Amino acid sequence: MVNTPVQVCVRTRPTAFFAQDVIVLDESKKTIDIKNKGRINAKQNSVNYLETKREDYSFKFDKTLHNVSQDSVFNECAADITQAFLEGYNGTVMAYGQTGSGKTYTMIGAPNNYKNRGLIPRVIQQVFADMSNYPEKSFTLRVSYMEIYNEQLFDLLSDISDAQLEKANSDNYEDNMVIMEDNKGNIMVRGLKCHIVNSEEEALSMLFEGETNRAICEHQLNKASTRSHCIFTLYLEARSRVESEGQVVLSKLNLVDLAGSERVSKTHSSGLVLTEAKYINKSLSFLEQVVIALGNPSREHIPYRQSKLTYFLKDSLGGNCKTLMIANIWGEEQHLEETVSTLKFATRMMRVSNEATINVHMNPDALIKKYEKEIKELKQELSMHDQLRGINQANYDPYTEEQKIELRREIRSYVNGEIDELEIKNIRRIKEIFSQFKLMLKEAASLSEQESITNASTAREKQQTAPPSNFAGKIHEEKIYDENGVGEVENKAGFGVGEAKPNAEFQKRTKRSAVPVSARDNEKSMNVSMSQNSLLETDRPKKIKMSRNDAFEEYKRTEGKALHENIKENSQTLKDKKSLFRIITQRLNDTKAEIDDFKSKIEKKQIENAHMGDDIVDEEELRWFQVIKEKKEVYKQVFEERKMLKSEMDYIEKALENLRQTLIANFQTFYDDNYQDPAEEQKPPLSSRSSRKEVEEEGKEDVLDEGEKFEKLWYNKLQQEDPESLNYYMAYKKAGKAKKVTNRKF
Ligand SMILES: Nc1ncnc2c1ncn2[C@@H]1O[C@H](COP(=O)(O)OP(=O)(O)OP(=O)(O)O)[C@@H](O)[C@H]1O
Repeated sequence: MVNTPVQVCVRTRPTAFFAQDVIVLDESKKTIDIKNKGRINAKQNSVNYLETKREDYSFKFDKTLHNVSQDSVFNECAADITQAFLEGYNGTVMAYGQTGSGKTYTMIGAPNNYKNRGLIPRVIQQVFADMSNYPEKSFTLRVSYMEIYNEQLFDLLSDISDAQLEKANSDNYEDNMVIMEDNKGNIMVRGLKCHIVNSEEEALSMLFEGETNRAICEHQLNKASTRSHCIFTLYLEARSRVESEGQVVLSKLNLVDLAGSERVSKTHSSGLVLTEAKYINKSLSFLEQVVIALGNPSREHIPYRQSKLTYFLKDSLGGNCKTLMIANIWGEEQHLEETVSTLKFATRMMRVSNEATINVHMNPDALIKKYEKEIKELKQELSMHDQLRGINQANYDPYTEEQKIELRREIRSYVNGEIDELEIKNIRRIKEIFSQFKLMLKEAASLSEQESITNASTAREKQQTAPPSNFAGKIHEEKIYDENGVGEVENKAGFGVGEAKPNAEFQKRTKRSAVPVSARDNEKSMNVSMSQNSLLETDRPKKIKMSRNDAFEEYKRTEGKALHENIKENSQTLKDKKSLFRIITQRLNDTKAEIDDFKSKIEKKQIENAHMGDDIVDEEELRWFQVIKEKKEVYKQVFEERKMLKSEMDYIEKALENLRQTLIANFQTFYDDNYQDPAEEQKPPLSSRSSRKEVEEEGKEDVLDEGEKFEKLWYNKLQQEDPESLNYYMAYKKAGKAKKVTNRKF
């Protein structure tokens, strides 16, 4: 773990009116001095001048870049972070400063101008160039592009519908995306799409597409880019091609163009612009609060959750990340106040320290392989031990299907009293007996339940879907095996055990039974002629068509019931705790109000006494002091109680999130095993789709029209003169074309 303070570089926007007498930059010393005192008298009447704070200031930063090229900004500031990102460190580069100071220019650059492209295109270019320097690694790169506007999150790389935009304009807008934190403190955004990019051109296309969407949204929402925070993120997954240890190195690089930091009063905003400015001011002032709190070692609580921006930047500020802030200033005299404010904020930012570490994770597939190998070796060792100790026939492999069927037959005989006991040979057998018992119980319970539900259904339905009416409790009568005794055709084993709920296993069976009997008979007779293994294979229940939503409801009633109940219980507990939390907070506020009340009484009394020349504390005052003391004690206790409750709530919230994720993951497996999405069937098979595309592509003859000829010429020229810029221009062109073709609705 490396302790890395946030790096801060100051960049000036070039201007012919640079206030050189007031702003003195020394690039070698990395300092900026604001010489204000000497000139203030001459500027007494200037509204824009630092009239309230007539002070000189001296600032020192990690770098000061005065009138430098885009190239230098990348090399001086962002190249290291890009390199670290490839090595597995998280990184964040953010541009901060007043409107017009050059934040967007720094991050994105001048549009359609390769030479003046900003940091993001340069980072992308560098990442792809450097990846090829690591032939021993395989990389997967993803990108996302998100905008935070008026505390709402927008995915700039997905289609945003009119309805969404309408909602975004209204008060009851709800984000589809949620900023979340995992148990290691990594921040992620649920609902934000991450797109795999395989080339520099693809990644640049994403950036340009996002930029176009940003402009369209801007127009539709009547907002200015200056009022939103935009975050382009690269996510890298690196695996070793040579070592099979299963390690995956994951890193992300946030490239942030923050909203303008000018003050509301200065912009003279009103209406929507004022609302936006307030949101920005709020989120930037929350950002400032976070930065101040991080700079104070005695502060325990850092108020990250106050705004979406600060929550999103949680792991970039005070977390596992290498962070760089570029403070953009516009060094004209009229912007001096904003310049000083930006430089002050930038200085505070330098006090923030992060702890960056390479993010190594284990690849589950490789881990499984490793464990499988270990298990195999342990089994071999165990059987050697058994042989040495004279224990024969010990087998540690899982039961085969045939062995399971045989065991079931034995269990059934045992339950029906045909044999007195089940032979216990080894742990493996005990375990399998239990597992078969469990299965049989479950099946029987489902059947019993289903029987009571379907009592009123038609006789024909009964014949097809329900087992014989005397089925319950008579295991020996079930027809699990075909005449030849091979293969478990339909898992009908079971006995009546009262009121258990139907489960997925049963659903599979009843739906399958809806296949006409003759068809099933045919199936059966075909199976009999096959080998045992293939018979078992082909006779597995077919997947049922059911929508995900319905299947999820079903899952919550059956297999996922315990988990679902657990979530419900925890949610209820959380709800209760939240109401208690509100009550306690109220109590805390009341106590605080009472203390304040007594304090102001004392103050009043002291003022009165002072007027009368009396500075002796009277009895009443003493009593009030006593009350304040007691109230403070109460306040302290309630405060502690509230704090504990809060941490309990946080814990439950985290646990709930884990439970929800487990529920979803388990459901996914359940769904994949048992169901098929009806909607998927309607899609043409992938192979036919791709072949159609191929045919279409083939159909295009190599005959160029005038426009295409020009493009080809242009392409060839670029390739000869500046080949490195090709990806940039191709992506830019494509983004423009895509917009025209898709005629997207915003
Ligand atoms: N270093 C620079 N060199 C040349 N032009 C620049 C530079 N910095 C800014 N500009 C120009 O200044 C103008 C404003 O810059 P830009 O839009 O990047 O500001 P901003 O801080 O992002 O403003 P906002 O907060 O409104 O988004 C643009 O026309 C941009 O091209």
